[in-house]
Amino acid sequence: MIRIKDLNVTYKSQGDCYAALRHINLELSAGETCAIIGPSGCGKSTLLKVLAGIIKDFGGSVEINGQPVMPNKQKIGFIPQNYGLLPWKNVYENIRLGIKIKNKNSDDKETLASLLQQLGLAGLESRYPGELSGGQQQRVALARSFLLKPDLLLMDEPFSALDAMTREEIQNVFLTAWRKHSVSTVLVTHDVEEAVYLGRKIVILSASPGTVSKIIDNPLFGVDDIRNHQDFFQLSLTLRRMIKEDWSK
Ligand SMILES: Nc1ncnc2c1ncn2[C@@H]1O[C@H](COP(=O)(O)OP(=O)(O)OP(=O)(O)O)[C@@H](O)[C@H]1O
Repeated sequence: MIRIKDLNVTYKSQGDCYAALRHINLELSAGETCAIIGPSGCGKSTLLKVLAGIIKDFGGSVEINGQPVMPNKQKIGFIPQNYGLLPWKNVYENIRLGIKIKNKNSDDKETLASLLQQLGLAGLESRYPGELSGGQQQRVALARSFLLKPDLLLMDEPFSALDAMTREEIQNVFLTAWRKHSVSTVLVTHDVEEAVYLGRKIVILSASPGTVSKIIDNPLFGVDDIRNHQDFFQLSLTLRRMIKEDWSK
């Protein structure tokens, strides 16, 4: 369970204070997925960084399973916008980095091989990030997080660099992994359809400073083959209208 109570984040830059997030209240049950959607600069990445324990200076409280955020004790998988790969480590080493840091004895070679296959990375194991496309780097970052089987998975626009078909495939890889391990997940996206497909809860943030304008319980989450159903198009359309109305305020 994730509980965010009256979260406020202010950045200080060159003597000025800048409000990034205001009065954020949000609860996620264990194993739930939550898609965050909001205009550019409204504080989505800031929210993920608070949950990841990277930003520690904030007002209000943030708890993961009743405890404050403690990245050393909790297994938190974080895929930042720049993928967070180490340029001097190859694909194989980058993928194993998370489990290496968290649990030196764990070496799940079978899962790793299957992830390489599912994410279309087989054959690229010895390449370095600088020798990969943006989409390939993004898939390496996903493989690292999926292999870690975190208690909380945070993804900042995780599928943005992928072409439409690969994006759908990798979204399904995510859902399959999620069904198996029920990892609590918060993902930031600019894509309404992605929010409807992957978010059990959909949170719409207002323009900067970000506040929660709407929380939608998504009845279509997890329904088989939902992308081809009329209900999916209808909900996406409704959401798009809500967002347009909200962001034009
Ligand atoms: N380290 C920082 N110091 C000062 N201001 C910052 C810092 N990081 C972010 N900001 C500002 O805080 C606001 C929120 O930034 P954030 O990156 O969280 O937005 P976002 O919603 O993720 O944006 P985008 O959709 O464009 O990625 C922005 O106005 C940004 O300029």
